[in-house]
Amino acid sequence: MVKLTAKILDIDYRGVLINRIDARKIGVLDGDRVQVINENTGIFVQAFVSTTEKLIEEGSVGILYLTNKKLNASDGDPFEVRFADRPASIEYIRKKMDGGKLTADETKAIVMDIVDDILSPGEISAYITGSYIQGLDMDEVEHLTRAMVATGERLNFTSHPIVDKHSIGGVPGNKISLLVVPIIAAAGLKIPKTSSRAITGAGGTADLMEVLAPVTFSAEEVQKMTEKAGGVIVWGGATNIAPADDKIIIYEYPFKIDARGQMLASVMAKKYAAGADLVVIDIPVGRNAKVATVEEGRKLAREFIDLGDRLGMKVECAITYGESPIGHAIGVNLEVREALSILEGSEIPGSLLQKSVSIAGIALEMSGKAQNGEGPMVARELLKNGKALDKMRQIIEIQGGDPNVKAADISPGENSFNVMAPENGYVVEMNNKALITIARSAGAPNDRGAGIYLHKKKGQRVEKGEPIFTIYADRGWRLDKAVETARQLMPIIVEGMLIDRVPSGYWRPETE
Ligand SMILES: O=P(O)(O)OC[C@H]1O[C@H](OP(=O)(O)O)[C@H](O)[C@@H]1O
Ligand SMILES: O=c1cc[nH]c(=O)[nH]1
Repeated sequence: MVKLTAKILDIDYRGVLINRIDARKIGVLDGDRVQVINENTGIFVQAFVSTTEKLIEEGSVGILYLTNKKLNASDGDPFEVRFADRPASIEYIRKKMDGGKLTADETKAIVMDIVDDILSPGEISAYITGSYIQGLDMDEVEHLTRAMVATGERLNFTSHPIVDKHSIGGVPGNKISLLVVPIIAAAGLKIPKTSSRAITGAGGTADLMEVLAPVTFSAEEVQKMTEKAGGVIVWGGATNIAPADDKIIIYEYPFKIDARGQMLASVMAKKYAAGADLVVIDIPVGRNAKVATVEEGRKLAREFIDLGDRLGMKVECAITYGESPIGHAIGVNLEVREALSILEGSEIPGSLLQKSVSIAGIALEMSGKAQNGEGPMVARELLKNGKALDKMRQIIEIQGGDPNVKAADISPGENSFNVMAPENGYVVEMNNKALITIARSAGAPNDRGAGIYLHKKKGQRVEKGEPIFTIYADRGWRLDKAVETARQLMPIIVEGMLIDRVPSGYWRPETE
């Protein structure tokens, strides 16, 4: 153990920086863990060590911004720094990697260490990979869900029912929450909607809503805003509602994976912690979606319902068409513009309108706001009479955005490229995964203007030379990259089109 003086570093990451001489005295190398204890306040955390010769002088400890969020220390505070052992959760992660079944206590230890930043990115990735490959059974999924809820805050509404919806994602252009939430709230129900950012896609609901208003709130603020406006659309990662969720998702994002057990827990932990009684889950099914067949979709639906039963929530699942994108727009600004246009009264695109009223309709029927079979009609009426738009404006305003924003105010990126039909024919194939890869190449979801606008959908006729889709990007070099990706992936196939030409290679015509 050594005594060091704090130097707060404005680096948006976790850990501590220690001079190599002090590191030797403590007995740690780069990547080891130390316990750092603020002698003024008694607050302590575990942190990863990086060593330096010059950046931090002997006698000081550099504390990175995210680690200091917990310590709340100031420059000059006296610290005790000592070697820390590897946490037991690493052994449990190893157990999962070897195919073992995790108990409730083991799962809780892993989740606590994720939340407290005790596990490194590599260790969290190992946990995700182990669960992805070995799977979690329903008991393990329940343990994970409960642990994710127990390590954060919960909303506690005095009046019920609390309604919620969630999509498992995996289908591009799935901006329906921007419609479903205001429809449900306009019916007089409460819906405290927390969403993730993109996981496998080109824009999650939290990314989309952020175009219209801030999405970063405390759990207490989420509850207060919901009580006033009937609904909110916020980023779960900022709320301290199931705080492990986002810390897991950031390691899934680069691989575009969503491990089944973690997905069930991620979705249901957010619903449970938000105090939901009635939940609708959207399960898009399609060859390039997260769930490939209707049969698999039904199996997942039964798991969501079972998990809901275990936690005391009534869950209904909608198996939805996930073979092609929802609507025409993929990517943050393009999707927000499309969703707002439906709230403003447009009936196009029909797939977006249809899906939104179907999902909202299930929630309205579950809560008794519509007779059985009439939910979609009631939802459509709330769109037609402008009540859903008014409610959305109220939600935007209460979250601190401009309630007068219109679809026409939101523009895609200024760099664009039209991909033309190579032949006359019908669009016979749309590859969701390829479309997402192209949109991400263009900069989505971080660059809000990046994305794809589909002029034609599956089954539609297209003439040679007509644009099938347009790629948008905020930066020129991103557009070039996305166009190159599109050339390689060919996400849309028109009937009769030449997909590839394979040269003969070695064969030569025989000559005399
Ligand atoms: O990026 P992929 O994996 O497609 O999906 C992730 C999206 O799906 C869910 O949508 P919602 O919150 O129900 O609207 C998540 O919250 C997230 O926004
Ligand atoms: O919120 C979500 C949605 C899909 N998958 C997840 O893991 N979490």
